[in-house]
Amino acid sequence: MAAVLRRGIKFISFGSSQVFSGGCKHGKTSTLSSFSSSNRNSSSSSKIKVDLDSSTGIAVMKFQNPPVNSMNLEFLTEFSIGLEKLELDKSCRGVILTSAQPKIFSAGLDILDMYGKTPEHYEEFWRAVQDMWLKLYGYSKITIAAINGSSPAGGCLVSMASDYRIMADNPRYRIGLNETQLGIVAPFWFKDTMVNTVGHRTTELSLQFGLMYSPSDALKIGLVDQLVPEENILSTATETMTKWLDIPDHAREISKSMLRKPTVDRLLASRDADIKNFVSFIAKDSIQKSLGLYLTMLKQRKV
Ligand SMILES: CCCCC/C=C\CCCC/C=C/C(=O)SCCNC(=O)CCNC(=O)[C@H](O)C(C)(C)COP(=O)(O)OP(=O)(O)OC[C@H]1O[C@@H](n2cnc3c(N)ncnc32)[C@H](O)[C@@H]1OP(=O)(O)O
Repeated sequence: MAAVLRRGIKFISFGSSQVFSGGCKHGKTSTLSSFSSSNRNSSSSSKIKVDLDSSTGIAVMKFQNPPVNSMNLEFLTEFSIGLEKLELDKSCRGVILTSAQPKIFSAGLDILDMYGKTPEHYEEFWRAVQDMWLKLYGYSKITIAAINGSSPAGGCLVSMASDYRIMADNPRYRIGLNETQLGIVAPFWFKDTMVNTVGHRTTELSLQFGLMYSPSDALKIGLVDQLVPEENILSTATETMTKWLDIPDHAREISKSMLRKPTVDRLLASRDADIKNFVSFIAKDSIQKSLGLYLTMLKQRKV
């Protein structure tokens, strides 16, 4: 984690905006020592590009972990740290999450981090997955997922953990929690996030079958809020964010917390048990066999 912090997150200015300082809507100045120029200089291996326009208060986090934005340990750590930095930056009021990879928002958790590794690795990995979700689901600022490609499993979790979901209207894209198709099980907090998004009955069917939805079906069940032509996704997300920014921050934030805190607290109360569960589940021979088969099928393009 410290290594990722040292490497830093890439922040780029655009338009007339200042990066990391000044320009806040409320006239406050924001600077963070961790956004020093030396950090920026050494951010070329960054897996997430962050553009913050402090004149509008809108940040864009663009996933750039080719080929498919799978969320490995490094990506997850960088994601959590990037969110944390923006949350501390008073010039940022909302974050748009999107992908720099064509056709893929995120392929979900990196299966290679759950396959053939040591229990210590599984433990570290799962803690990073928890950290990411805890930060995003309980985030004080506005988050909009601009889902510009397929978004299975962990990618769907990130989308659902955002406040609003806009998906590219491309019938080839899919979104959903497909864990059972891999022979694994979405943990209770993935399930809770889905129940909170689409309701209990839809979640029962989705999780058991590992359903992946087309954009139009995702819209029908409320898994996404809006479909737009692919080329308009970022401009729509920015326009939408502007409407969210009209709401006074404190009132929106308290409302969000009222709705989400009980779900966050459930995991906070059982983090260690959840990690233990994950490690013993994922290390089972039968589960490793399932994941191995799924990886083979992925390589053979049969998934
Ligand atoms: C009872 C208590 C339970 C406790 C908890 C227990 C268990 C924990 C559950 C953990 C929850 C898991 C969440 C997840 O997120 S699991 C990951 C699920 N993801 C997927 O199933 C996505 C699989 N990928 C695809 O469907 C496609 O790759 C695609 C994303 C639609 C992109 O398709 P395409 O553009 O055609 O690319 P390729 O298929 O050719 O893929 C390119 C290379 O990327 C590799 N790849 C793809 N996805 C992943 C991944 N998630 N992790 C690692 N690697 C991935 C793929 O193999 C290709 O590699 P290659 O070029 O070397 O062949």
